[in-house]
Amino acid sequence: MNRPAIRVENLRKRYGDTVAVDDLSLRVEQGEVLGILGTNGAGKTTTVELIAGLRAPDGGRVTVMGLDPWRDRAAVRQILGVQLQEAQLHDALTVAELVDLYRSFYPAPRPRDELLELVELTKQRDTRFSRLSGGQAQRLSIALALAGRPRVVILDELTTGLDPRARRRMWATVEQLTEETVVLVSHAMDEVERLCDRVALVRAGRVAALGTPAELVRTAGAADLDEAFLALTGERLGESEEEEEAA
Ligand SMILES: Nc1ncnc2c1ncn2[C@@H]1O[C@H](COP(=O)(O)OP(=O)(O)OP(=O)(O)O)[C@@H](O)[C@H]1O
Repeated sequence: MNRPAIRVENLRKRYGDTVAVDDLSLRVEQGEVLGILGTNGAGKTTTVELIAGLRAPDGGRVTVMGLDPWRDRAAVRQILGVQLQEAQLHDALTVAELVDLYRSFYPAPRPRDELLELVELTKQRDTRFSRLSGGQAQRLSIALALAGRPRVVILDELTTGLDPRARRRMWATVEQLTEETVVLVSHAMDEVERLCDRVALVRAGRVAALGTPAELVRTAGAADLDEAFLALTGERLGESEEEEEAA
């Protein structure tokens, strides 16, 4: 079997008294799209930040294509592209300028026109970042994550807050990433069902179950992935803490 693209073993991270990631283990095979699905606060973002080398773990181990993302940060940055929630970008720069800025970080970047076409922003090339719609800004953040031809791409909550049409366009963009290994953080069941080969159900900083959507449904003896999530994690997806508080 090929070396996995990402190996996470017994990973731990806490913030003060809050345990965000608690003994989390998983493997992502090369070329697959792995979904990380969980309710608010389950530890998804912390997990991908640890995989990306943006934080140091308190315990356990992560490798990305055999490299340690914290110790070998410079090398990992060359093979990993990250799109994080609510990227902060310079408002006054245009789409083309931002794409060129990110391309300048890499020795053999993807051509600018190819990136713009991939995320359907060719017409917005001269539009300033501050004037983009939510969906356009999200698509730009994917283009920036792909600028260096990464072999591994992390996409965090890429469609949260978008309208149905913008979500479908975003999915079409992700479906074009056939060469790359993709980790997709989500709390939307329809999204992971459509895009992911396998899904890790994360609860309280641990992987509660991992498999293809069909395997998870079968294991849980459920009718669909929504029901499987409830059976395997004891939580209902889509009910955020805020929604529960409001109810
Ligand atoms: N920088 C931080 N400082 C303190 N606590 C944090 C920090 N980041 C996250 N946490 C806490 O760690 C836990 C896991 O958060 P994390 O953002 O990883 O979860 P998540 O599954 O990505 O949630 P969401 O879907 O809301 O983004 C939560 O209890 C959160 O409040």
